[in-house]
Amino acid sequence: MNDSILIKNTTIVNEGKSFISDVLLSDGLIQKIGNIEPDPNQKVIDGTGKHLFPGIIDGQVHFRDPGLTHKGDLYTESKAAIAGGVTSFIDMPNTVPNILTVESLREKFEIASKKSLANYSFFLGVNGENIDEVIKTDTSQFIGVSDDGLYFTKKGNLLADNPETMEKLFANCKSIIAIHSEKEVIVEENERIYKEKFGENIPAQYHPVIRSSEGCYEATKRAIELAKKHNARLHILHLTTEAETHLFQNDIPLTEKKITTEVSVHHLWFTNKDYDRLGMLIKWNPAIKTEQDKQGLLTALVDDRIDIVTTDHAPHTLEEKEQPYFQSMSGAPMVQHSLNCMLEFYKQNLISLEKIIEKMCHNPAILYKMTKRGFIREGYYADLTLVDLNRKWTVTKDNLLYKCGWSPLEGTTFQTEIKQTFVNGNLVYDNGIFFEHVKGKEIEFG
Ligand SMILES: O=C1C[C@@H](C(=O)O)NC(=O)N1
Repeated sequence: MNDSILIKNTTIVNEGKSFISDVLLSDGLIQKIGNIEPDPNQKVIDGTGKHLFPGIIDGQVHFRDPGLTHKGDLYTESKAAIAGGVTSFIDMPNTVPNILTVESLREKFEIASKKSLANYSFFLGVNGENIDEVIKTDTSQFIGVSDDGLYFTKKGNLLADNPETMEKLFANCKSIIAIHSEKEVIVEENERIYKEKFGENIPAQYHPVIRSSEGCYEATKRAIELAKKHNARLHILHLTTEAETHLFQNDIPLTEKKITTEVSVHHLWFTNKDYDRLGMLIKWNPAIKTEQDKQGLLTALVDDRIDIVTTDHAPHTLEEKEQPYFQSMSGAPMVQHSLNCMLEFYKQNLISLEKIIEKMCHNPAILYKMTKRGFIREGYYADLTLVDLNRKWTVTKDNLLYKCGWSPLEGTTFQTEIKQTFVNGNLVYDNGIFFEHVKGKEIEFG
């Protein structure tokens, strides 16, 4: 038996089309797509009745390695990702230490090469202190710069609240600038008002009132103005309001866009009505907002004002979540179920399969200029996931792979199941069984 794998008779979903074909994987790559006769030395997987997608590329995760590994690490969370059909991810810099230098970034790559089952890359963080270094840094072989939850004053302000640093960054940075777009001064004023009313025990329902739509809109509008002024390359992370979607264009191809954005799955899935049931478990920053916002985000995703879907996978332990408002940590794990969630929208006729694949596979690869990933094409890395679109199962504690051991989706029944996941031509996940001997690779760009 050689290392090649033949997937027979599967429905390939790729580049706007769905068609039945065979796919041959060997030497890490997709060798051939078409009618292929099996060779006795090959492993053959029957894809009849199943759909083959390019592996999902999640452009925003927090796998907590190094330093916060009691919540999750590059092994546990990449394993959960693989079970969800995710073959590549980009991890955020708010670890311990924060990833603010190329040296600490290289250490993270080193950890990932030993632990990650999926392909990986990392954002370099920017704040008021390292900005001069960042501006000089060649970021062509990792992901630009990010201010996702990176705090640089004692008060915890985001980059969006420091006009001088913002101006300097936008005027000088050649990389993609990815911004967590909320205006902390607005948030802080709201915190003051609701603390006066409720003391420490502000109900979770007030989270979107405190981390308000206005705070998001003002920060996003300002970042876009700055990007236009300096002709900078801006990406707004996890958009949450319908109002903000109108700040983005859909009349130019993604390859030509200077300003892009994303939506995270939980902002498409939950609304403020869910705080009654789930409380602090769905406390995220930016906050889950209204039904109208959720509908607006989905509309903007389908009509191409929003370019990609991410998870912002952000595990915390249950103890860290189940605290009074100010102590309860924001964020929740999502990476194992992002494709299942999106496929539920397909089942409800809200989005096509081809559009889901565009937003979760093709566009992240285009947006970040990844080499030979994100598409089912001959000569590309064989990152693939085989999915049964007609199989019901329910999320329970027993089938979660997160180190934190909980999910806001527990009790949810999905109608689709991820059967197999292939990373660089290797079958890594097969119906609940993992083959972990081969690790993921560093994503290349160019
Ligand atoms: O942007 C972020 C960061 C994340 C985290 O916990 O790291 N949690 C969040 O809710 N939003």
